[in-house]
Amino acid sequence: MTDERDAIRVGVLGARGRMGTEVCRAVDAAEDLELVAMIDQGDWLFNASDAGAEVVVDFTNPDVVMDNLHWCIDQGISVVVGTSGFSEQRLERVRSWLARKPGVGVVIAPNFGIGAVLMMQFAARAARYFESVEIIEQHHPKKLDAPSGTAAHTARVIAEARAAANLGAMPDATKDERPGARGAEVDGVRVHSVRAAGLVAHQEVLFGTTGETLTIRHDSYDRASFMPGVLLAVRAVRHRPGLTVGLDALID
Ligand SMILES: NC(=O)C1=CN([C@@H]2O[C@H](COP(=O)(O)OP(=O)(O)OC[C@H]3O[C@@H](n4cnc5c(N)ncnc54)[C@H](OP(=O)(O)O)[C@@H]3O)[C@@H](O)[C@H]2O)C=CC1
Ligand SMILES: O=C(O)C1=N[C@H](C(=O)O)C[C@H](O)C1
Repeated sequence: MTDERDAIRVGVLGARGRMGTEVCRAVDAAEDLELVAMIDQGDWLFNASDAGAEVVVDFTNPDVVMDNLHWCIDQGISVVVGTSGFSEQRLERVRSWLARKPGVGVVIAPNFGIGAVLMMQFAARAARYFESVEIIEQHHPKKLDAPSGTAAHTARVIAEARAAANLGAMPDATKDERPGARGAEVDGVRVHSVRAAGLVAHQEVLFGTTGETLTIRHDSYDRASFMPGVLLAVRAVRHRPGLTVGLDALID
């Protein structure tokens, strides 16, 4: 049994949200973790530092996550971030804040589902072999942002793999297009966002070349699917100073 004094003290931001509620439950159930602060809209961030949080988990929204992160890093608190909306410019800002706090770790993961991490890895591996690729992401209708962070990250790793393989533009003769019909272009990859009641979080990556297609699909049917990844990051983040993007380095 873990002595209470050895348990990692964890605060959760967005604690009353869909993910936050699940994270609080998972942290509470883990013997080696202690839930010391549950913070949501309108609550004081200092509740986390006053409670002695060593790690803060953020599942809020893209409009507020940067301020939360900046505050935690300033306080010397390591952070696990699931909130979406991280562009390369945002990641660079986080790196610059961390440069002034060398002991602090931040893990930002576009998706904590182990299957989703593998889907992105498989997509990156397949990318060099196919002329065409498009991403179809499907989510619950309460999601605030489109395309999803997972789709944006997948597009980024596919674009990197295509560039490394010297693949040119994808074939597409479309001349006459209603706005949005061909999806959003993210790093040169078309992303189609579906929102429908009953969905949780789903993504297909559709590759095509002469005479064949390859579809890589991942489905999260329940937010419990994200919890092993979140807890893995909570346990690891204090031992990984600086910024870690994605769970890849942690699951290996
Ligand atoms: N990386 C991953 O694996 C996953 C990432 N996500 C991402 O996590 C984020 C949250 O998703 P979800 O839980 O569905 O969203 P919810 O809207 O259910 O939860 C967000 C919560 O944060 C609260 N909140 C808003 N502003 C603040 C603030 N400044 N401080 C503290 N709390 C605040 C909200 O309050 P109010 O409602 O009053 O605004 C709400 O309770 C999204 O960006 C989503 O894309 C989701 C699932 C998995
Ligand atoms: O809002 C969600 O629900 C999810 N958000 C993340 C994203 O934007 O990719 C992760 C997962 O898809 C669920």
